[in-house]
Amino acid sequence: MAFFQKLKDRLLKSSSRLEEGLDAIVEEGGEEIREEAPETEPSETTAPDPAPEPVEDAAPDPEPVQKPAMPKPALDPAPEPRADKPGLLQRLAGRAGKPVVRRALDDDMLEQLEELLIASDMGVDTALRVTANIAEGRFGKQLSTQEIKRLLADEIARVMEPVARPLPIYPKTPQVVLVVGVNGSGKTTTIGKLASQFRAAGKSVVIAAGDTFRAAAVEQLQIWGDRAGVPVLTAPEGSDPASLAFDAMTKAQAEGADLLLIDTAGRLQNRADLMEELAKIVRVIRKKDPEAPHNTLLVLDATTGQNALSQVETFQKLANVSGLVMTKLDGTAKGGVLVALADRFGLPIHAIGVGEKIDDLAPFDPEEFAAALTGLET
Ligand SMILES: Nc1nc2c(ncn2[C@@H]2O[C@H](COP(=O)(O)OP(=O)(O)OP(=O)(O)O)[C@@H](O)[C@H]2O)c(=O)[nH]1
Repeated sequence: MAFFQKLKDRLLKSSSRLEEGLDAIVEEGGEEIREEAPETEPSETTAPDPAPEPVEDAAPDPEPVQKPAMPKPALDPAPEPRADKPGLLQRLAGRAGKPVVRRALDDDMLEQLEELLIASDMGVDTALRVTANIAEGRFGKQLSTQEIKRLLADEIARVMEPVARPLPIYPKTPQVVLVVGVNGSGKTTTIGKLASQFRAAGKSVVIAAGDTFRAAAVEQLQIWGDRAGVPVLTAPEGSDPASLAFDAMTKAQAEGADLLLIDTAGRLQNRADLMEELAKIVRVIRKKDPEAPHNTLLVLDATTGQNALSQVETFQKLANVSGLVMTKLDGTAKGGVLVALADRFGLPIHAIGVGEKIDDLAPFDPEEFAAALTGLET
């Protein structure tokens, strides 16, 4: 669970934004209820209700029904012991049970929830779908922040589960992985991290520095190659990347390498050129292996938020994207975009980057991600 803690710590900006928002929503229309039992069990936290009112839309819901707290008369001579608000002195003296704020789920609350999710870069469609699923069968129920976090985390994990797929490793070698993405998205860093992990798993790896137009990009890749203990093939500045890819393919085959990772340029300013460049790389490596590239990884920067969605659309037109890596999830408040991506494109998310160090790349785990994003204590 060490990585989970790291992810949680680093996703702090995303989760704290969601967490603060959820707290505010529940507190705004909620009521403080003193509870003896753990708040994760809603059925035990309800004030005793001598005359329960049937909850209209609760029939299809197999979960225990959470009844709305009964409105209390302003001057109640015999207050119910568990639903009253403890006074400050009482609380300071520690005589009161743990107060938990609960709010009945209604249209206003759902609208606020939708807005919060949209603000966390989940996108309008996904936010509406997630909140609709949360609301189903729970209208009128009294929910605490912790319960909403749990419901939200479960929904997010459900959306993400089908896309959480590690990079597949095939028996036929060399497996060619073409890495695409806009400049600065984290391609070089991700290639370095992947190379290091494959090496650690006993695979032999070759890297091709296919962004031949930028000397700095090639230097960076060489540094990462050194760190990972993996050879990096380079070509003179401005030379044809397809020719370098061909040489790298020849070397990888001759050396019996397990994997060939090909970096590419990310200049979206001239899409026609970039498309032609990527197409040429693919044509050339297919002369050596008609099935290559076996994976086309699109690297996306989480800090770009909703822009990541249009990058997927663009790169799907430029190359046959087979999976995603989302970088820079540490230190962004836009982690929700991953949910929108999963919901909209259904492309596998192979890994996530949560830092600049070589081991800061992890397989994508939907439940851990959902818990970290919502700030749910597990
Ligand atoms: N915090 C954080 N920074 C990252 C992560 N991945 C990459 N970076 C940083 O993002 C910056 C750009 O990363 P690169 O790997 O150079 O990106 P690139 O797509 O290869 O960019 P070009 O070389 O310009 O094409 C670097 O400063 C990296 O250290 C991550 O997961 N978290």
